[in-house]
Amino acid sequence: MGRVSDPVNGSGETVPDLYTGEPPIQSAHNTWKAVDEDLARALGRNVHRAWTGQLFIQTADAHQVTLSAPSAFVANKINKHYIDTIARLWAKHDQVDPPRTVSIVSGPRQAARRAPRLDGERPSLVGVPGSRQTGSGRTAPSLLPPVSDVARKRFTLDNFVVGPSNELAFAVARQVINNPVPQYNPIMLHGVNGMGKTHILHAIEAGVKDRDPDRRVRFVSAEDFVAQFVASVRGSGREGMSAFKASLRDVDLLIIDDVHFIADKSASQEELLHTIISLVGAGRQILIASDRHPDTIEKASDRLKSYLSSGLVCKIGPADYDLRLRILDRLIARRREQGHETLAIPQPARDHLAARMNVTPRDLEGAFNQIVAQSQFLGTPITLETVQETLSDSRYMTGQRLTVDRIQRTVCEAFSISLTDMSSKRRARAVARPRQVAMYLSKKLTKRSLPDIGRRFGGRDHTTVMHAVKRITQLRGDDVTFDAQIRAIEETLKG
Ligand SMILES: Nc1ncnc2c1ncn2[C@@H]1O[C@H](COP(=O)(O)OP(=O)(O)OP(=O)(O)O)[C@@H](O)[C@H]1O
Repeated sequence: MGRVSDPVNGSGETVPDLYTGEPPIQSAHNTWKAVDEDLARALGRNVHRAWTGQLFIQTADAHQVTLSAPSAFVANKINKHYIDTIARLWAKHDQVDPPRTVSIVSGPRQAARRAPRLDGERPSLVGVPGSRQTGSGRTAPSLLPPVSDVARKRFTLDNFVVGPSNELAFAVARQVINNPVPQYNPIMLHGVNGMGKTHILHAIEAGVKDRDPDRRVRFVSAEDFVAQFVASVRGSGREGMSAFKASLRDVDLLIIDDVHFIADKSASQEELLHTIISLVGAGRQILIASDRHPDTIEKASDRLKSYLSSGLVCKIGPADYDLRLRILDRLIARRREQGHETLAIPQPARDHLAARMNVTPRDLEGAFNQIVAQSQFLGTPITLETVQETLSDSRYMTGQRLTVDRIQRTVCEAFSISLTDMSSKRRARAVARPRQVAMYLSKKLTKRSLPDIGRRFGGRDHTTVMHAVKRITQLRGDDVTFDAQIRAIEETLKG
């Protein structure tokens, strides 16, 4: 396990996390403990011991955590190969909302001390949600339930705001909760990151358990599925494998999140396929989420794709302005319930937030947290001007996230082709036309030059991109149906 360093935040900051009420360094240690365990599973104990297991927490504040490696060599290796996994796991476990960003640096190891005890020597947390008074009169954070319980309480159907883009998913969730006999099986939920898939899945899990405690529910991320599968293949012989299979199949409802993660792992894919076949055959519900339509999960076998699409495929689309506004209202209400009763965001500031943050509910939440934190810590009111100032930070600017890659993925999803087709030499109309659409949109919606765009489509010449732009412009003028289709894609991209 990774070591813990001096529990004092490097910057001396002792501002508590808004969400957990814990000082940043303490919650960073708690999060790291869970991440560290997952890392060992995901990467294998040997790799973990050799690299990521050497990391220790150097500094942490409400927004960022710095992990330190004992040498530049180890830090480089981790930054090159394992940073994505660490960031993903950190986002999964962090009790701070939105999750803090993680960076890896190298530095001399500090004397490894234990994280501070929960019962004393803590900075004052007066007025922070989740804090409590100790017998000595000192304020200490409440003993929090494990993060998964926190998530479960938060990700309920009551907290899910419904609009045209997610009403089907919401209806499906209620149907699964209320009806133990599968109507559609498997159910596949897809939508780009941050749209609320995990929220719905947790809500279903909690809803089913509440309604019928005897219904056996298992929630597993695809990452854990792979880790447990690999461990059972490597480690514990036939018994281990049977236990693994039983843990997934002796259930009434199996929920698997982020299934695209499995795509390039052929043995895990095969196991997933058999799990689906077995559960569907036994009349048990299986619910799967992915960031893309099953047909566009690259490297997934045709058989797996066809099984994933064989029940109900349900998309969560981008939230429109009205939905974003209502999500914002829900966030404000939740904060007030958590004890921040004086929280006030004037309507023009709300409108501005909802109008500008047309990316995903997660981005909206991130901006909201940032604005509230700033106002709380600086003791200043939230106004249209402070919101405008925060949103002028490039991270929150609309359109900055419109990358060629995102355009390609969205177009692939719209036309049900694979991402590799975007750069392939295939000239069949079914592939060439979407490719031209993606080139056209890249030119129209990003600041990339024609040669640059061409390079991102399998090294094509700028004249090919020019031709695509002309062709699609012409087709939009000639064919209203095609024009409407492109407009819909643009709207998806702009939110
Ligand atoms: N309709 C909604 N109402 C309220 N909150 C929402 C809604 N949609 C998303 N959110 C919130 O946005 C955040 C991101 O949602 P979630 O993690 O479920 O996205 P996701 O689609 O699973 O993303 P990823 O693919 O990255 O895992 C969560 O905090 C969730 O509660």
